[in-house]
Amino acid sequence: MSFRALTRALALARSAAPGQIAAYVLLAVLGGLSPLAAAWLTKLLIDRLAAGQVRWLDVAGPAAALAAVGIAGSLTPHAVRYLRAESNRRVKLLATSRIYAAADRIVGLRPFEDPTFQDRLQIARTSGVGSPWMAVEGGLGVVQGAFTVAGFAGTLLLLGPWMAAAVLLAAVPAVLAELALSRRRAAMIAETGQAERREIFYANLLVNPQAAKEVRLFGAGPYLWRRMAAEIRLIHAAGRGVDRRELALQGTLAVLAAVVAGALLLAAVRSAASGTLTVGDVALVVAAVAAVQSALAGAVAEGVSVHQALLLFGHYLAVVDAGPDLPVRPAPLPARPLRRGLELRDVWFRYADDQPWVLRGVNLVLPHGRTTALVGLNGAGKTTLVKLLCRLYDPTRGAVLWDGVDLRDLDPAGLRRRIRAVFQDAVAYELTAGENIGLGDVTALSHDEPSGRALFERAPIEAAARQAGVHDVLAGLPRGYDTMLTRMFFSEADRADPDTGVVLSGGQWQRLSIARGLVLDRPDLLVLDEPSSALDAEAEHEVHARLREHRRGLTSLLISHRLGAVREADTIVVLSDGRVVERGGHDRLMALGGAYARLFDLQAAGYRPAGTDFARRAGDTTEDVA
Ligand SMILES: Nc1ncnc2c1ncn2[C@@H]1O[C@H](COP(=O)(O)OP(=O)(O)OP(=O)(O)O)[C@@H](O)[C@H]1O
Repeated sequence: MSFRALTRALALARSAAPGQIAAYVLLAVLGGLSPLAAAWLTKLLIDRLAAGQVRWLDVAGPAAALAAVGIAGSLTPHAVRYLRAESNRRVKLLATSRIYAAADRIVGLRPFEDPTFQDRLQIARTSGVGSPWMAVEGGLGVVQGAFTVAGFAGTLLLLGPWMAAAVLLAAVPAVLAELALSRRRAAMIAETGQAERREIFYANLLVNPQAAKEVRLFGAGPYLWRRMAAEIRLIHAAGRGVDRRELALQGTLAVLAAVVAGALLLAAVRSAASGTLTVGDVALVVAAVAAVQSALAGAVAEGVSVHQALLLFGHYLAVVDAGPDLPVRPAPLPARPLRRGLELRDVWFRYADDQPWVLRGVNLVLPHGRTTALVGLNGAGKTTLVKLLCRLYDPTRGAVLWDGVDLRDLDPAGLRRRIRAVFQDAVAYELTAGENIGLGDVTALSHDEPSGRALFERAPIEAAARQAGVHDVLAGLPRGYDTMLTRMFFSEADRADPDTGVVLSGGQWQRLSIARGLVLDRPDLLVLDEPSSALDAEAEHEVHARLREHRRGLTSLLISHRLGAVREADTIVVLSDGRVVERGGHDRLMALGGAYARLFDLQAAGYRPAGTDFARRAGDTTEDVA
């Protein structure tokens, strides 16, 4: 636990709920003082009443004050409970928003694929966000406990300094042991982070509607459930280990405390027998030792909870303070509208140092206003290349240039506003149809805060849906573009009629994701990665015809295994094993008779009647004709 973590936690709490926390602390202190005030007022009242010849005015004040203390004392716990809950809510909201804002600042994909980062994120968002409030509450508990200890230890000090020293010294091992335990508990939470994520993963698979059909058909439920139970057992075993240590340690410490209390009692009795202490002193020693020990134990427990909270808060800080995952210049250049084109210059890329090269010295130009098609076998590196173009990763060697400027010198957010992509694994958002398309241009989206209802600009969204050939389907849904594309959630408007949630077919979803890619009017670069893999033949033909029209004059990159769809591209680039092996127009590549021609003929053969031969082309080489 560092002092820095403590100050950061308290600062976060203060900025989330300054008024509530101030009121909470004030009431907690007043609540602590009220028994004392009541005792003093009672004494005053009794003294005045006992003095005889009592005037009403002399006793009215203390009596009214005593009544006020009583009323305040009965209200305070309720107000404290409310303030605690409200402050906790506000602090958690701020801490949680900061963590997701930090995650959103991550420029690339690498941290999201890093299990260590995911573990840290898991701890930060489950335990870390509660830490600031625990620091406030626990800190207050420590201070309260310290005052109680000081008060009773002072009493013991008057009776015999050695008594106070003995009680306080006996607490030292307890403090050290509890701190070690809390460190162990925090480490255990960190170590089981991955098991917790796996448990959630299996649990989701078991109830997720997407997985449900396979899980049922394959009878995979018991297997997944057993694996989930194994993860839970792993987490429990770790927790049990710490609990057992705690049991042994706290048992020993309890015995130690009892021995110290017993020894002090014997010593006090002995002193009383020899006349050094009075019988009343002995009673006071017994009460004071018990009070100091219990207040110390309470203060230590509070301190330890703060300690553990701050250890976990360290993970939170590591996430929110993380430096950029990809280097961004202090004053990045704005991404200007594309004029000449994009270029990959001798680009080498691998996902990690211990993994094989995915791209090996790729040189490629995507000229402005032209369509470039990228083809190649599974795993050739096509999607990886797209990720580099969008700067989701940086090349390991070489550079990607935007009109000659290295992407690393550009403002990443500005760059991405100029690029739109339809990914082959596009996300099906469990939102309304309008939002699903509008997410392609968030400026077209807003939402009504109290009702949570999504609002969007219809014109661009409907225009994009028309382009993707999905407008009629969406307009015909029960609530048109406001229909939720899920049966899992329903919108406010649908609350009374949950049946209005709709599940689209795979091809309809694909058209919708195409619409999402097209909603931004004229991006500088449009990437279409397998945009028609789920479409029927007629739809594919129609969508490609529309996309061809849409791409006219746009800089675009089209990736498709359906070679009929790419033949119209200005340039076709064949990627094989991370290298560009062929490039040129369809006719040129067919005449070359290389990899492209072989793949094209193979596909074409599938559409010919059985037995029909097709013209074999000379050679089957993968000669680079670039
Ligand atoms: N996030 C990742 N981490 C590690 N390796 C990856 C990652 N993504 C892809 N790869 C590997 O990189 C290689 C290229 O993958 P990529 O997805 O770019 O191929 P592709 O040409 O798009 O294939 P497909 O036609 O099947 O979509 C593959 O060997 C794949 O296993």
